[in-house]
Amino acid sequence: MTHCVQVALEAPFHSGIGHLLSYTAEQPLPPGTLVRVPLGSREVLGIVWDEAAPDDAAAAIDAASLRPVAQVLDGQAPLASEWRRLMEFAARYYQRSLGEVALMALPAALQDQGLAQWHKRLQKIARDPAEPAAKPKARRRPRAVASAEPALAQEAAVDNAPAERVAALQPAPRPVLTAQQQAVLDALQQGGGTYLLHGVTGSGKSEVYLRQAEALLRQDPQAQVLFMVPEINLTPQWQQLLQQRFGPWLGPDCVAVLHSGLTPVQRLNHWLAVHQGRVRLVLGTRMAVLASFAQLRLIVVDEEHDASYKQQDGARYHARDLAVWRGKQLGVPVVLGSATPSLESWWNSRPASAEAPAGHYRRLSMPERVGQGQLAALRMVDMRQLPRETVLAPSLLQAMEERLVQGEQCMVLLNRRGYAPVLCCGACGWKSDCPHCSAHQVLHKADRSLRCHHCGYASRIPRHCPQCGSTDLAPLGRGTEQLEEMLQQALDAMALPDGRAPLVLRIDADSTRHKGALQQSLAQVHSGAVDVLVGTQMIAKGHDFRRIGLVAVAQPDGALYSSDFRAPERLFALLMQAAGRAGRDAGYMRDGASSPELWVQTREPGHPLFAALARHDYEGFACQQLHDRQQAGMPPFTHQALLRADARSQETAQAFLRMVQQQARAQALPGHDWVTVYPPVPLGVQRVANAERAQMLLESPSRGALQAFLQALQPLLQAARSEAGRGLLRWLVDVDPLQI
Ligand SMILES: Nc1ncnc2c1ncn2[C@@H]1O[C@H](COP(=O)(O)OP(=O)(O)OP(=O)(O)O)[C@@H](O)[C@H]1O
Ligand SMILES: [Zn+2]
Repeated sequence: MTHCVQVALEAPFHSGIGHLLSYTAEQPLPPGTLVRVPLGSREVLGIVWDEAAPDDAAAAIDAASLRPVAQVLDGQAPLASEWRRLMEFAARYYQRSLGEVALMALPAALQDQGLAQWHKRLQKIARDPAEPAAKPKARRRPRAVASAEPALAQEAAVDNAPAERVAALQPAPRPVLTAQQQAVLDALQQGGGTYLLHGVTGSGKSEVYLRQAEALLRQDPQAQVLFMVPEINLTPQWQQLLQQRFGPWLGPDCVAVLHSGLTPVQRLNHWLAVHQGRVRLVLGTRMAVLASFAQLRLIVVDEEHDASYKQQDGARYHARDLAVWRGKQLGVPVVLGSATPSLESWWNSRPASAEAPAGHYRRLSMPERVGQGQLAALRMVDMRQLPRETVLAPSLLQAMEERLVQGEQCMVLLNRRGYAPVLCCGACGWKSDCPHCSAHQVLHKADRSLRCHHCGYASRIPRHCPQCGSTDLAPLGRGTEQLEEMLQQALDAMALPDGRAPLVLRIDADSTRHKGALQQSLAQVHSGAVDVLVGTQMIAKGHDFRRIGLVAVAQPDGALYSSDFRAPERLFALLMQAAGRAGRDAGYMRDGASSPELWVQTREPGHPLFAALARHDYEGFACQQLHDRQQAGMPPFTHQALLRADARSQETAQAFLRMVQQQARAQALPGHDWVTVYPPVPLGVQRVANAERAQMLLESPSRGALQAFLQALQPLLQAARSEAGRGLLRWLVDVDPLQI
């Protein structure tokens, strides 16, 4: 008998195949089964989805006109209903097609797994279930097999470094919990729900997560725990922590990792290990929230405030928000942790007051550092008192030298990579503009290039001005490369107690591009080989550096003048996080008989943000910001979405948005009474890769109304697109945008 099945395939709304497609199958296929199906002349991966409602048009399709499913990737449990509901929610909420979101959530290597390959993979895992992520053996794979399956050759790299594997088997001593850690753990015993753990930097939030995870893993021998971190660069530290704590009990390969730094085959193996429930600890970046779990019992979102949890292209989902949704659906606890929570989470965890009922998250606090460690004292440098071209104030350099002599480390942050943001001609005023973007090409001295950070366009540094031929070319402004060079020069004359000059190391996206480079650099910092660490915000958060006594922020002022209403929140968090890297080891600081400091160079020393920072007063700052946001009718008191259009010309982009706006008004879309649509404006960086970009802000006090409006807008956008003609390149919707 022939059965009709609904299949989700990778297809964006824009392509017109937004919904499920019907196929026939020889046997009934449970929802969640992976299949390969014909699509046009190709064969693609799909997921059998739940029966459509009987009144759905799809159900009326004549089975004779349908094509059959080509292959069924059987042999393992189908993707669970819980996972399918999550995909449906994410697709609906972020205004994408179900197939696109569901297929994006699967490892890309699944796309080209034929049936034979698939069965071979499953057999291999079945033979060796002790190896959760099915790894090391690949190294000695016979040639014939390796060439039959070329992707597998990379598999060896999935292995943990041997030293880590050995370390994982040495039981790490568990610290005695502090009273506030114990109190938080007691509160977490209440079970399901969303918790906001507000703990100052160095208060030992990680230990709380570990204990909570351990308790759940011991209660339920099948339970799985998901740990999320905002950036790949935080995964090595966490992986080590988890392996040390749980390795002696659960084996050296007890942690699956899910992030974009894995090879396709590694990702597939780790994903399968999680899906099959073979691995009980899962560590990952935002994409991990979309994984399929056998028995998920706890989700930890560390540094929950971090903007990296928001995907910035395709389906623009927020991993923290999906984690909260998923936890709620499963009835399992979600712990959001931060020293500087997002204002959304802070508001959602408010206690009941005269003005508003309590939020639906429970707030838990850890106001003290472990071991009486002090928080960094703020030292402001008024840059108006110094010559304009000053990069680092002499008083700061001197303070750094004093620290270095005592064996402490220093960290200097500058949120701009490269050597200089622009190259200029002194004779004619030419600037290194990117030919494809409304931005400058950044000067990179290390590889002697000019590079656009928006489109990636790179060229060699010219010897002569391309406009007038003059050789009077000079960099303008400073980036981390130049700061590193200057600091090394300034400190070269100095001798440390052991006689050598201080070593300056830079960590940013450029210095860590090669595989393993970041881990190596971080190890150098932890071992004490590095004396001064220079970097972008990449190093400001989450790292448990032990010997840093002084942190300096070179140029924070840009954010004070930004038009983005979230800029102060981001700057405050960055400065608090940066300060949090100093003085983390009270014992170490006491030996040096000094207390940790955060130095900030600014031309606005009177700004209230710095006053709150000096008091370490997150609560005061948050309260003030929330008050301002409420007055101005901004999130979290309203809900926003951006509608963006990219076109050959700014005029086309804006005309498209205006047309949509007019039609939405004319048709009185659902929810329109509650939604304000602002006029289209160009983006801050207007042109990128030859596309002119414009956006339109949609705002509503009601999330439901905004969602209904966006839903109804989809067909209108499709229609308007065909009217807009060739000049329009694409449009996209960003729900709960973080950058406006
Ligand atoms: N109960 C404890 N006794 C002794 N040391 C502890 C205890 N709990 C945590 N620590 C140590 O304190 C240090 C800081 O803890 P942790 O890294 O968890 O801080 P955090 O709250 O996550 O800070 P941040 O927000 O800066 O990431 C770690 O080195 C950790 O090993
Ligand atoms: Zn460019």
